[in-house]
Amino acid sequence: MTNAADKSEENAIRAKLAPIAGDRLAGLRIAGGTVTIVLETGGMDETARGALEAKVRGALASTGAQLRIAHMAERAGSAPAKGPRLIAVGSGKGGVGKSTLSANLAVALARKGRKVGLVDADIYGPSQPRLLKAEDLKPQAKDKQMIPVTTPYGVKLLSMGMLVEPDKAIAWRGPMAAGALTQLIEGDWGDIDDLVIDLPPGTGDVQLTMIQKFKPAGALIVSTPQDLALMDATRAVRFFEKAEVPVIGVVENMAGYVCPHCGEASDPFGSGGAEAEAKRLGYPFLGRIPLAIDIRTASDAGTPPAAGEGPIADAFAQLADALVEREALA
Ligand SMILES: Nc1ncnc2c1ncn2[C@@H]1O[C@H](COP(=O)(O)OP(=O)(O)OP(=O)(O)O)[C@@H](O)[C@H]1O
Repeated sequence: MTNAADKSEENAIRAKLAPIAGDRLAGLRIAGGTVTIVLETGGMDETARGALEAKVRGALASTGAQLRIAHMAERAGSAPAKGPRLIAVGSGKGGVGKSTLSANLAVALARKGRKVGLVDADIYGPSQPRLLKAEDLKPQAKDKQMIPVTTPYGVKLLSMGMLVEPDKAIAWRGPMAAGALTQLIEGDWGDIDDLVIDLPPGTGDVQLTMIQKFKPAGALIVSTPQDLALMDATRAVRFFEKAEVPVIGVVENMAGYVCPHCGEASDPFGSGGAEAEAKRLGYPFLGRIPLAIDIRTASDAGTPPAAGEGPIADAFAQLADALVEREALA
């Protein structure tokens, strides 16, 4: 086929697609009998994307051409309404306190006057409803869009745990979890400044889908001081770098144990490891949260320490300051 023939075929296809795809048709290429179409589907949910693709296929069925359809999501609308900044909280592995940190960070940000939402994307153990005393709150839906619950700490919340029983969620395959996560992030968050996302631990499909689709303004990496956790944290840093999500910095959790009886501080997992690692990787070290029995008991009781007073609340407040001050994210 000549170029002129390609051009006229391209024009014919564009004319057919104009009433269906409008400005969502982001690219069209014809080569060797294959027509490649790029659809800009940012801000659309899974069903709407599927319906658009089906219409495009239907409109071109009579051409007999082989079709390849790709979706991309660059439109600003792919972020929640009015575009709060998305802060992803990640870790290379589970159990390092990522959920505890996300909850307390969200509360600390709210105490600074920010309007904050929190997405509990941890399919393997959605714990935010418990951490933020929201277990009895059920989200409503409006036109299939979920309306977050407002926790007693002023933080709005949507959790995977509100969509499915935790023991069932664990059997979800990647695409199902990614679809559910999209539903949470695209909830009706209203006018918020920050949307903190408590990611599932690790660097797998769900995390990848989420960051490719929503391009968070930044990622916070949580690590314990142990070598193994640090290796995993390094992997998480590399993962976000590859996805071009700016790494805001590294937070060390469970750093230094304060004995509840005598007040003596010790370092069961070593000390300063995360700070050294952050430095080595060239990212800010954002602070240290001690290993304290009070954090666990308060968290289990749904009273996040960041909502109280004292050195632990101060540590979370400092972390919130670092995020508020970070101009690049504003
Ligand atoms: N600084 C801390 N001091 C004491 N206990 C802590 C601290 N941080 C977290 N914990 C406790 O450690 C346990 C694991 O924390 P959390 O659920 O936040 O980790 P996680 O990284 O989100 O885990 P997962 O990703 O596997 O769900 C919880 O019981 C929590 O209360």
